[in-house]
Order: sequence, then structure tokens, then C-alpha cells
Amino acid sequence: MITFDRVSKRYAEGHEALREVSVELGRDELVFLTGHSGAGKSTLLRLIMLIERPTRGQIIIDGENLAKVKARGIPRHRRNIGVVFQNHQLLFDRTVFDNVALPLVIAGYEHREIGRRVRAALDKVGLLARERALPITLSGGEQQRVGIARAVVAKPRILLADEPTGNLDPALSAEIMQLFEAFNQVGVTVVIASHDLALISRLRHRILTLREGRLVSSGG
Ligand SMILES: Nc1ncnc2c1ncn2[C@@H]1O[C@H](COP(=O)(O)OP(=O)(O)OP(=O)(O)O)[C@@H](O)[C@H]1O
Repeated sequence: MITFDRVSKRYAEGHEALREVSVELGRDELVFLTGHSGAGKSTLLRLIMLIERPTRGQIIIDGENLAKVKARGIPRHRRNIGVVFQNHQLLFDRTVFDNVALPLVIAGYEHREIGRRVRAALDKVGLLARERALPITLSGGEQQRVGIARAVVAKPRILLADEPTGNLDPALSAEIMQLFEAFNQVGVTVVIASHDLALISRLRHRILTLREGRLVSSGG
């Protein structure tokens, strides 16, 4: 469960990116976050990741108030969160396997466990056969699936995605959304920021709409 309680975020330059946002996201929910460019979508995701801190208000995740998480607790906090970006942010000189393994290597997992988990994650996104490929040899949709495998490889409780289908055509975008739905069905809380109203309104999930930093709709 993720709770935002009257959360505001003002950046150093004085711009108020989020204003008094209150919302509860259930443990088993998949929600879309939409709104115009600059509405505050990425800021909301960054607050969950503790890349930014709120100026006012509180964020509580599974009973833990993020205000109490000090700098040295941030890596542990982030281990519960998988993140998918629009531009994949893959390492292009490393294989698919190595890209997906990266979070586990950083977290100090044992070699055999890394192999097991990476192959399980690649299997879930349908790319097991491509583990030795370099990302450059994959299509855009496949690259995004590598990004998703990397985000879920450490079995996070929360999956955040910022415009994950921004560069993909409608058919591939729909496939990527189905992957997110599959992870949600096994108990991962999923939050997807997206401009693609045509796509997200077809799927039956709650849509949170931001306008100039305010949550103007949190309905279905
Ligand atoms: N690091 C920062 N410093 C100062 N202002 C920022 C920073 N990050 C974002 N902003 C401002 O905060 C507002 C919200 O930005 P944010 O990136 O959260 O919007 P968004 O809805 O994700 O937009 P987009 O769809 O274009 O990615 C914008 O006016 C932006 O210029």
C-alpha cells in the first residue's frame, strides 16, 4: 500500500511540481498516472523512489513513513522498487543477460542465484533465447522487455514505469502493458506514468490525472 497524504513538492527554483496530493494505492493495484507534460508525473514517481523528498506532507509505503528513511536506508528502500524508463537505459556494450543481472550483482547476490533469477526474469518477458545478444541487435519492443526484466529481477514489491511505451507502436505498447498486468497479477503494485490516453483508457485500471501538480481525478 502506498499512501500520499497532502504531499507537495517545490523544487529549489520555486516551481511547485506537486500540490497537496492525497491518494492511496492498494497493494494489488495497477494504476496509470496521466496528465500534461510538466503536470508532475515523474516527480510523483521520484518521491516514491526517494530521489526527491516532499516539501510538505507524508508518503507511507507498507506502514513505513518515508520521512524516517535516512540517506543510508535509501538503497534498502530501492531494493523493493523496480523502475522502467522510456529509453530503456540499457548498457549497450553488455549482453542482455548482463543488463538484467546488474541489480543483482550490485546487491551482492551469489553467482548461481544470479543465473537462476536472470533466466526466470527473461523467461517471463519472452526473451530467454536472447540472453547472449547485445541490446543493439534487438527491436525497440524487445529492448523495453529487457528493461522490464531488469526491473523485476530482484522481485520488487513495487514497479514504477515512466512512459514505458513512449517509443513503441500501438501493438507493441499493448504487449508491454500486458506484461505489466501479469506482474500486477502476482501481487506487485504497479504505477505507470503515460500520455497514451487511447491505450490506457482501454485497459480497466484506475487512472490518476494530474493537472499543474494537483490530482484532479483518481477514478477508474
Ligand atoms: N529537478 C527539477 N528542478 C526544478 N524543476 C523541476 C525538476 N524536475 C521537474 N521540475 C519541474 O516540475 C514540474 C513537473 O515536472 P515532472 O517532470 O514531474 O512532470 P511530468 O508530468 O513528468 O512531465 P513530462 O510528461 O513532460 O515528463 C515541471 O514544471 C518541471 O519543469
